[in-house]
Amino acid sequence: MHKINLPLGTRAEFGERASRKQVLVNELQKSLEKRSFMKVNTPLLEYKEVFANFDLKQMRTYQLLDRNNKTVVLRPDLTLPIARLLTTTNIKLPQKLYYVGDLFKIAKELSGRNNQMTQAGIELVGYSSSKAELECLLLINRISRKWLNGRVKIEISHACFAESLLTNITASTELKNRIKRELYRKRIPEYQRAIKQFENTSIYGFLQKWPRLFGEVADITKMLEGIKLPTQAYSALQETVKVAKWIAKIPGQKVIIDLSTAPPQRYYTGITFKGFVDDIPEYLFSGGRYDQLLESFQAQPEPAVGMGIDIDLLSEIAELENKKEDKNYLFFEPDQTEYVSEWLLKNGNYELSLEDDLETAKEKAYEKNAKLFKINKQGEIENVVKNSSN
Ligand SMILES: N[C@@H](Cc1c[nH]c[nH+]1)C(=O)O
Repeated sequence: MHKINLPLGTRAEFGERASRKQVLVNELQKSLEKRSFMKVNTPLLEYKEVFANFDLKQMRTYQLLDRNNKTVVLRPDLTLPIARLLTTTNIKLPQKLYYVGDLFKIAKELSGRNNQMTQAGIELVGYSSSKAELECLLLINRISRKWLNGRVKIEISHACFAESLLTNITASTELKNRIKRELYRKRIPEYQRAIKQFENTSIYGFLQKWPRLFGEVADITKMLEGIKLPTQAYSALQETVKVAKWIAKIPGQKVIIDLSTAPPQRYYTGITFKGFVDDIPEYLFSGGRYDQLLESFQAQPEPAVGMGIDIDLLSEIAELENKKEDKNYLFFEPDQTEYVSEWLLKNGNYELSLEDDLETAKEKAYEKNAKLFKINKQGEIENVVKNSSN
């Protein structure tokens, strides 16, 4: 028979990879449930319009036609479907939500990336206080301490900083976009050319430093000493500094501010953040405030903050406790099912031995370092001691 391979960019998961993922997801869910987060599942398929404003960053969506020839897509993001859901149901707000699920983005060929990814995340909808940002950042810190030896570095930024600053100095959308583009790509000579026309204005000192506006709170404050920023950009900066200072108070938590980076998504309207580990270029965590998103689905605007967690990456690098539990095998005869069913119901740590005969069961148990039990004629459980001669 000829073998059929998987489509490009997909993979099957089994054994250790699959079970590590499951352990992480279980633990995360447990801790979120305890803190009254409400689980949300949305379908894998949505109408294309849901993602109209989603920045796919040179990737594409899988598109299909439904029965009425309407285009549906495999979701490339989980926040937009949740926003859609909130505007079409009467879930009471404020609400703390969480999700775990797969998303799909077609990466460039030969990029080596998977097109299907598992993401967990939280959405705090209806909360205007910066405490909602803190809730996300504290979760990042907990995950970092629990599974990553505290190695996660948090980068904080503000989605409105660049736009509000540039709006203050030029009315040209084209010029604003050009400056942002070169700044975000760190193409310094091109950036210098783009800002040249502001050479004789008071903002020029700032514009020159902008690509380097990246560092710890103290570095940023120092770099900006004596610089006067337009009011809105200044308040975005103040907010970023405020949140970064709160996070820096957590012992061992590294925080940097980056005001020269692009917001991770178009829907963010306030503080944004990412979490990285060591030199891995992909981020593990990404999120921020998105106060206008519900409005874009024809509902009231609602203050909201959320973040996503890359479960594939997390499960690759997490240091999970190796819980070595004692293995107990239960040997039985098929006509003893009444005892077997009782026993298994009450004793979660017994595994059925599926060997045909007791001798093979003993060997198997020995091989796996497990204790072997059997059910005797009276329906009682007894330990099978391996013959010393074997
Ligand atoms: N959906 C975002 C993460 C997020 C969740 N909530 C808000 N933001 C992402 O994929 O990057």
